[in-house]
Order: sequence, then C-alpha cells, then structure tokens
Amino acid sequence: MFTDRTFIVTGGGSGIGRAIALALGAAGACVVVTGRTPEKLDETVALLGEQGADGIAVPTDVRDPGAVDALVEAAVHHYGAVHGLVNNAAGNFVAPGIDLSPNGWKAVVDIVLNGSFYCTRAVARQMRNQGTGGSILSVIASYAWHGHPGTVHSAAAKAGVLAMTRTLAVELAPLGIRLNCIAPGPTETKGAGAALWADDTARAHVLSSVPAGRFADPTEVADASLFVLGDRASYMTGECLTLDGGQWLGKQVYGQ
Ligand SMILES: CCCCC/C=C/C(=O)SCCNC(=O)CCNC(=O)[C@H](O)C(C)(C)COP(=O)(O)OP(=O)(O)OC[C@H]1O[C@@H](n2cnc3c(N)ncnc32)[C@H](O)[C@@H]1OP(=O)(O)O
Ligand SMILES: NC(=O)C1=CN([C@@H]2O[C@H](COP(=O)(O)OP(=O)(O)OC[C@H]3O[C@@H](n4cnc5c(N)ncnc54)[C@H](OP(=O)(O)O)[C@@H]3O)[C@@H](O)[C@H]2O)C=CC1
Repeated sequence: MFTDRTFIVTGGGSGIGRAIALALGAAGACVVVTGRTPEKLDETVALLGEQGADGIAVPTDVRDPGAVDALVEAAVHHYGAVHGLVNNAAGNFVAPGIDLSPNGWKAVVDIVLNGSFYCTRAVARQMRNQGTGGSILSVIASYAWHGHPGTVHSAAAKAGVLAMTRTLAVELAPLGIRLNCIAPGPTETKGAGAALWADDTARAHVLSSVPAGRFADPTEVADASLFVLGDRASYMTGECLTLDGGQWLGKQVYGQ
C-alpha cells in the first residue's frame, strides 16, 4: 500500500516518530526523517536499512519555515515526490501556566503548532504541484479537547493542530489531500518519560489514570498511524483517532 510513496516524518529520530518511520519503511515506503539531532536521525536510517527499507535523514528545525521548505525540496530532489507527512515533532515540560515564561510558552507552541503548520503548508503545496493528492497525519493528545493542568502550552498547541487539521481537511479535500490526527495516550518513550513522568511517583500517577492499566508501546501508535495514513482510510479526513486505553473517558468511576 505504501510502495513507491515517500513520507516525511518529523521527530523521526526517537520514540513514536521512529516507530512510525520504521513501520512505514516496513510497508514499502521511502522515508525522510527529520529533527534537530543528526545522530538520532542517522540511527533511524540505519534501522530502516537493516529492515531493507529506504530512508534518508534531513536535519531540520521545524520552527524555521525556510528550513522546512528546504526539507521538502530535499525530499523531492531525492525521491521525486512527497505523498505523506507525519507531524510528530514536539516539545513538552510540566509547568503551572501561571508561572510559565513567555519564552517557555513560545518554545512549545513554536514546535508543535507553528512547526506543524509550516510542514503541512510546504508538503501540501508540493502535493498540489504534483497533482497526486496525499495524506497528512498529526500526532496530538486528548488534552487538545479536554485540557490538562501543567501543560497549558502543549494542550493549547495540540488544540491548534486539531483545528488546523479540520480546517485544511476541508480546504484541501478537492486536491485529494487528507488530513487527520491521532491521539495516543501515555506511551513509553524516553522523551515523554523525561518531560512528563520523570520519577516513580509521577509515573504511577499517570498509570492510575489509564483504565487499561498500562502505557502504550510506540509500535501500537505506529500501527494505528499507518491505517490512518493509508488507502484503507481513504474516506477519512478531518478526524482524530484516539488510542489511549480509555484514559480520557475514565475521569471518574462510580463504585470504585
Ligand atoms: C497522555 C499523555 C499526553 C502527553 C502528550 C504529549 C507528550 C509530549 O509532547 S512528549 C514529547 C517530549 N519531548 C520533548 O520535549 C523533546 C523536545 N524538547 C525540547 O526540545 C525542550 O524540552 C523544549 C521544549 C524546552 C525546547 O527546547 P529549547 O528550544 O532549547 O528551549 P530552552 O531550553 O531554551 O527553553 C525555552 C524556554 O522554556 C523554559 N523551560 C524549559 N523547560 C522548562 C521547565 N521544565 N519548566 C519551566 N520552564 C521551562 C526555559 O526556561 C526557557 O524560558 P526562559 O527561561 O524564559 O527563556
Ligand atoms: N509519549 C507519549 O505519551 C505521547 C506522545 N504524544 C506525541 O507524540 C509525539 C512524539 O512524542 P515522543 O515520541 O513521546 O517524544 P520524543 O521526545 O521522543 O519525540 C519528540 C521528537 O520531536 C523532535 N523535535 C523537537 N523539537 C523539534 C524541532 N524544533 N524541530 C524538529 N524536531 C523537533 C525531537 O528530536 P530533536 O530533539 O532531535 O529535534 C524528537 O525526536 C509528540 O507529538 C508528542 O506530543 C502524544 C501523546 C502521548
């Protein structure tokens, strides 16, 4: 289903982004991984190579729209076209909103919301030029719609990405470009662990909020992502697929 198609994965050097990149590669796609740290991207490309898949690393800071345009140009130069994008890059940390500095707010919103827009815009323009259509997936979180104390920057930015997705899904449907989101629950990655559940107490607290009683594995998020990105979801646009072990529904359980 993904053979002869090229996908750009932001934040493809670690965690969920790496899992999605490897799953796309295993399904036959050519994968362009991007992020700020070349060594992490090179590791993903090496892992793609080990599974017989084709990938390249193009280090990019998604906060820089000019660099994002150059990323898409590099992908086209190497593979001839771009058929998909995964907006996965993110930054996060816990800070009460009242104490958050303007620069702290900006650091997260720039990566998550502005970066996702710059990447989406550049890739959609390329898809329009190609006349091929394509599929764009953004990784968000359920707090985009219910909010979350301690991460107002990320919650607001992810809400913006959801609104962007729904808006552009309508604008770009006539071009055959689908945009969707996926909202994973707590997922076992080094990045999220360091940012959000850095000690055993914090980790246990998060775990206690998940009715399924466990963290997700990044490969589970990748599997669901491939469904949304692929042709089996060809009539799905402007949607968000949640896989969170019931976390956001399970706010209160009577009788327990
Ligand atoms: C169900 C679960 C839902 C979870 C959903 C979402 C999960 C995730 O997103 S997990 C992803 C986690 N991964 C990362 O965060 C990796 C990338 N992170 C980073 O690059 C940094 O953490 C970054 C976001 C802070 C950005 O780095 P950089 O641009 O280098 O920014 P600075 O270090 O210069 O800091 C800018 C600004 O932010 C303030 N700040 C940073 N950390 C904290 C903190 N822990 N508490 C309070 N403020 C913080 C920092 O002080 C700077 O502000 P000023 O001091 O005012 O200049
Ligand atoms: N793990 C979880 O529990 C959940 C995660 N998510 C979302 O999943 C996605 C992946 O998170 P996860 O894998 O856990 O965490 P990671 O920290 O592993 O992933 C974040 C990635 O973003 C990249 N990145 C950060 N800033 C930039 C930037 N300015 N430009 C380009 N790339 C950047 C990082 O690479 P580098 O620093 O090298 O640039 C890193 O590879 C994020 O969107 C996150 O919000 C959603 C719900 C739950």
